[in-house]
Amino acid sequence: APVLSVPALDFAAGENIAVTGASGSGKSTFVNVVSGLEHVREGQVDWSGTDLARLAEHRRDRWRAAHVGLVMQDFHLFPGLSALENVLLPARLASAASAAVKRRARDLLAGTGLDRPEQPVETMSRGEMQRVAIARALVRAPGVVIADEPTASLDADSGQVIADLLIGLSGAAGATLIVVSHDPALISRLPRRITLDRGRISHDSKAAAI
Ligand SMILES: Nc1ncnc2c1ncn2[C@@H]1O[C@H](COP(=O)(O)OP(=O)(O)OP(=O)(O)O)[C@@H](O)[C@H]1O
Repeated sequence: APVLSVPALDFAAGENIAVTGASGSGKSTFVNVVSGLEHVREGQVDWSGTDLARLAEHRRDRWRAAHVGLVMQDFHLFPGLSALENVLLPARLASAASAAVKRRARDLLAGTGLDRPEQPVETMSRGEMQRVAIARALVRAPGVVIADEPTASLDADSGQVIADLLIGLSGAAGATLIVVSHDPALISRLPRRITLDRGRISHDSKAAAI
């Protein structure tokens, strides 16, 4: 059986979605497929007319860098670089660190409540590291923000800050927000909930409401 089998699924622009499911249900595969990290064997992954299934890997990578902000459980920050440098690094690698992006990086960091953009990330708390990761995810104003267990390694207070920032900053940017999570406090704040079970969608609150 395929790891993931989804006959049809649509997201509205700007929608906020929680994806839940037991360990091994396919959540990571789902994240990898919708973000273009992993290729689908059959079907389409269509984002506003761009079908990721038809793009070669290097074009998928370029598309993802421009259109998807990723926030992972373990932050994926670069030690030795400051908060600001971490926020700007992916844009720099894509030759997209314009003056506007640099301004936006500072504004986003300030918006997360971090007041020392020059602080090396390895000296930060886990909650602060995740704020940097959120600022980085949003710096190129992506159409979609995808977070994989963004609060899993944080205490409840930090988790709430991260939920506020993810939802608030994605909403302000008009981005669609997809969050894979087991965290009831975070899930309860996302209006649409999708449950995966053995690679299939076993529940979709939107479909259920129709
Ligand atoms: N490339 C692959 N080839 C074969 N099996 C795979 C592959 N990728 C994932 N799987 C299997 O598919 C199932 C779903 O994996 P996936 O990592 O998406 O689950 P998950 O819901 O994210 O789990 P967890 O919450 O434990 O991380 C697992 O049983 C996994 O072993």
